[in-house]
Amino acid sequence: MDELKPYLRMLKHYRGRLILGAVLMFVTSASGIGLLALSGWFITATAITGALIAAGVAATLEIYIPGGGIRTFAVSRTVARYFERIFNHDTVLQLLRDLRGRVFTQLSRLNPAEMARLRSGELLNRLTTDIDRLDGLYLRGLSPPVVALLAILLVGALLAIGAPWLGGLVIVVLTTMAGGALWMAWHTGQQLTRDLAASSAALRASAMDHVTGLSELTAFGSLEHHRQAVMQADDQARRRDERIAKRMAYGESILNSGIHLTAVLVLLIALHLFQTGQTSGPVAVMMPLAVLALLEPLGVLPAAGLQLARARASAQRLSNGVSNGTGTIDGLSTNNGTGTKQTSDASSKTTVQPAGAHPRTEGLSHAPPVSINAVSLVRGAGARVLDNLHLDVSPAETIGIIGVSGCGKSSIAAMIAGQLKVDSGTVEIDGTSIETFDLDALYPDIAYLTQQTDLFSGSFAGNLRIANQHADESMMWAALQSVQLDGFVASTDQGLHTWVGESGMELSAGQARRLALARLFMRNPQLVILDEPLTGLDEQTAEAVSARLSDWLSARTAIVLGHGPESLPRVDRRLLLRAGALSEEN
Ligand SMILES: Nc1ncnc2c1ncn2[C@@H]1O[C@H](COP(=O)(O)OP(=O)(O)OP(=O)(O)O)[C@@H](O)[C@H]1O
Repeated sequence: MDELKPYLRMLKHYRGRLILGAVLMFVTSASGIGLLALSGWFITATAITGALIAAGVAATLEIYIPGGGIRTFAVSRTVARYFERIFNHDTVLQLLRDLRGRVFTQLSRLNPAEMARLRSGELLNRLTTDIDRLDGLYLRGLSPPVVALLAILLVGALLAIGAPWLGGLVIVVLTTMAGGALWMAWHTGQQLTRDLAASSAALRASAMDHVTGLSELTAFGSLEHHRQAVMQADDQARRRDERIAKRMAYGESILNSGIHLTAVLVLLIALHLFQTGQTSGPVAVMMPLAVLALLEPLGVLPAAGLQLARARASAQRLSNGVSNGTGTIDGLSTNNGTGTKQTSDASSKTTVQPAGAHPRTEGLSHAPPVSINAVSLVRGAGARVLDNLHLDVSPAETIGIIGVSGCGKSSIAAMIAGQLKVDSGTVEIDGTSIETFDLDALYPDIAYLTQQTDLFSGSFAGNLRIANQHADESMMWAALQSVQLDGFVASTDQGLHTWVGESGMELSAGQARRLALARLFMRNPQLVILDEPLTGLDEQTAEAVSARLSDWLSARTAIVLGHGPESLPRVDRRLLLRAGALSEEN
C-alpha cells in the first residue's frame, strides 16, 4: 500500500469534504434500510390490526408516526443521494485537478533522455487511465467499505430490537462476508489489473505506431501485417478486461447470495421468536427486510476492492519513471550504497545529484574548461561504449570528435550535457563535476544541439524564441541569415509568423535542421555541444553555415561531433573515437 501513500496524503487536504461526503453516502444507505425495514413493519402491523378488527377484536394502530417516517426516509434517501452525487463529484474534480497538476509537474522535471524512454502510448496511459483510476480512489475505493460497515452496524442494531444476540451474530457474519469479498477482489484485482494496464499501454503504443508510421508501412507492404499485430494487442486487452469483469461478477453474485441466505436465516429465526412470543409480528417481518436492504451498500464492495487494486497499480505506474518529488528521478532508481543514485537499466542512466551534495548553483561566467577522466560507459543490452576515456578541453577551445556510426559520439555529448550518467570516472565542467551542478543553473550557459531535430508546432518566430524569449525580430533575421534560411522565410506569406507545421513537418529535413541551428545564434552560451550540426545540409549551404559557425564558436568552449572531417566546422583539434577511446587525428 506504500504506493498509495502520497495520494492518501493528498486526500488529507480534503478531510472535511471527504467526511461530509461519506456522511451523505451513509445517510442515503441508512434511509434505504430505514425505508424497507419500516415499510415491512408498517404493512405487517396494519395487516394484523385489520385482521383483528375483522375478527371482532378491538385493536388500534398509530399510523401517523410510521407513515411520516416512511415518507421522511423516502425523501431523505432521494435528497441525500442528490447532494451526495453533486458534492462528491465536485470533490473528485478538485482531486483530479491536483492529481493532474502533480503528474504534469513530475513529467516536466524529466530530462529528454528519460522522456524518450516513456513511449508515447505509455505517457498517454499515465495521463488518462492512471489518473482516472486514482481520482476514484476515495469515491469508489475507500468510502464504500466504510459506508458498508456503518450500514451493517445499523442493521445489527435494528435486529437487536427483536433479539440482541441475533444483532451481534449478524454483524459478525456480514462483516466477515463483506471483508472477505473486498479482500478477494483486491487480491485477484492486483495481478489482473497489472496485466490489463500492460496490454492497454501496448495497444495504445502499437495503434499510435500504426498511425504515425502509415506511409512507411504502406511503402514496405507491411500494413496488413502490422494491422494484425494491432488487432492482436486489442484482442489481448479485451480478453483481460473480460476476465476482470467475470471475476467481479462472480464476486458480486457470491456476496449477494450470502446476503440473501442471511436474510432467509434471519426470517426463520424471527418467525421462531414470534412463535415463542419473544417478538411481535411486525418486528419479525422487519428483521429480514433490513438485511435485504444491505444489498445496495454491500453489493459495491467487490468493485471497491478492484478499484483499490487499480488505484495501487496506477500509483505504482505513475511513480515508475516519474519523479516522486523526493529527488528520485526514476522508479528504477536504487541507492548504490555510496550515496549516488543510479538506475538499474543501463539505457536509462541519467545524471542525478549525489545525496547530501551541495549543488553548484552559479552558471558559467566564462568559456569553461571541460575534462573527462577515466570514464567508462555501458549502454543498452550491455555493450561497453566508452572505456577509460580521457579528454581535456581548454577554455575557448573547439575540438572535433569523429568516428563511425554507433561508436559513442552522441553518448559523449549527452554525458557532458548531464543527460547520461557514467558508470565510472568523472565529467567536469569548469572544475565542477556535472553531478554536482544544478542543471537549471547550468543550462542557460550551454547550448546543446542534439542529433535529432526537434521543432515545435508553431511559427518560425515561435521556434526561435524557444532559445531566447526576449529576442526581437532583427535578432531572428540575423540568426536565420547565419544558416541561410532568411531568403526562404522572407518568401513565405507570413514571414517569421509562418506556421512550420506539427513538429516542423511543413519544412524539408535540411530546412528544419537549419532552423534548429539558427536557435544557437539566438543565445550567448559559454559551452557549446554540437552533435552532427551539418547533417542534411547540401555541400554549399554546409560550407557557408560552417564558416559562420566557426566564427561564432571561436570565443566559446566547443565540442563538435561528426562522422568525418567534412562534417565538422573549423576546429582547433580533431580526435578520433574508436573502440571506446579517443586518439589525436592530424
Ligand atoms: N537510448 C539508448 N539506449 C540504449 N543504448 C543506446 C541508446 N542510444 C545509443 N545506444 C547504444 O550506445 C552505442 C553508442 O551510441 P551513440 O548514439 O552514442 O553512437 P554515435 O557514435 O553517436 O552513433 P551515430 O553516429 O550513429 O549517431 C550504440 O551501440 C547504441 O546501440
